[in-house]
Amino acid sequence: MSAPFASGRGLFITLEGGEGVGKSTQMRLLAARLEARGLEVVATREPGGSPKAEAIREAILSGRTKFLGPMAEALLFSAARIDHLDSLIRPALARGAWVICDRFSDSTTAYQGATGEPEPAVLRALERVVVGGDRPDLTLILDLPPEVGLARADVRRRQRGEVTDRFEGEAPAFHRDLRARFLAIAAAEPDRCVVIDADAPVETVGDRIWKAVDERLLSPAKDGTSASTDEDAAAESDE
Ligand SMILES: Nc1ncnc2c1ncn2[C@@H]1O[C@H](COP(=O)(O)OP(=O)(O)O)[C@@H](O)[C@H]1O
Ligand SMILES: Cc1cn([C@H]2C[C@H](O)[C@@H](COP(=O)(O)OP(=O)(O)O)O2)c(=O)[nH]c1=O
Repeated sequence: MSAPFASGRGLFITLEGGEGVGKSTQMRLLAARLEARGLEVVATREPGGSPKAEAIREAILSGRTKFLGPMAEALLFSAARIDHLDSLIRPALARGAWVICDRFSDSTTAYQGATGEPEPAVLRALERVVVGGDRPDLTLILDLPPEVGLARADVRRRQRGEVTDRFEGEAPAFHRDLRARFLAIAAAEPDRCVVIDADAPVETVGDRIWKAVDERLLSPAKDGTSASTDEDAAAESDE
């Protein structure tokens, strides 16, 4: 099958949500499904995604930059995003690849918003300057009760022998606030965002995501052809 958007700019999809909602798991599944369509897919993550941004990630998530305060940390997330956009995301989109990113600027809005600083107007200004016209074409907000996501993240950490990172250790009220903030972003921008109920087995969540991607990006193909297959229709009717 020919790629639906073989010529021109690729499309930009972001996965967002609180801790342990399943973003990286679903990014792998979505990338495989898109690649099976003959699309070039670049799967990446934030903070990080480029060598310089990964160095900033390590500094922030280890907690070593916490003493700088929330404004400086917001600027560090932004600095990492500038390099990630310039060195990976923009070139990939320009050559026609689809980019899927595990977290992006909505995480700044939600997480730094939840810490209370910097104020929302500053966060919006930062997003305008850093992201400019390269906002995602589709944002999938994976929604899950925070206690379920934190329990999943805990299992993953034990399996990998990792330590709790910067935000997982915040109080339950912080994680509830975070969930509300992601849902508020989705409500404010329904054209860009789709809320995915992530409280289900991996395959079910994957089918929900695929349905959203198909409806928003593949079926209304810009070249006038539908990219749906009988196999996809069967997967959807199983839900
Ligand atoms: N739908 C699901 N049901 C149960 N466990 C899941 C599901 N999706 C992911 N997991 C597991 O939960 C943990 C966190 O998933 P992950 O994809 O790493 O989340 P995130 O990237 O959002 O932090 C992993 O151990 C993963 O295997
Ligand atoms: C991209 C981004 C992430 N974060 C936070 C969210 C996560 O707690 C952490 C990223 O760590 P990560 O281990 O990638 O978390 P997860 O597995 O849940 O995706 O950084 C921000 O606070 N602001 C941001 O702009």
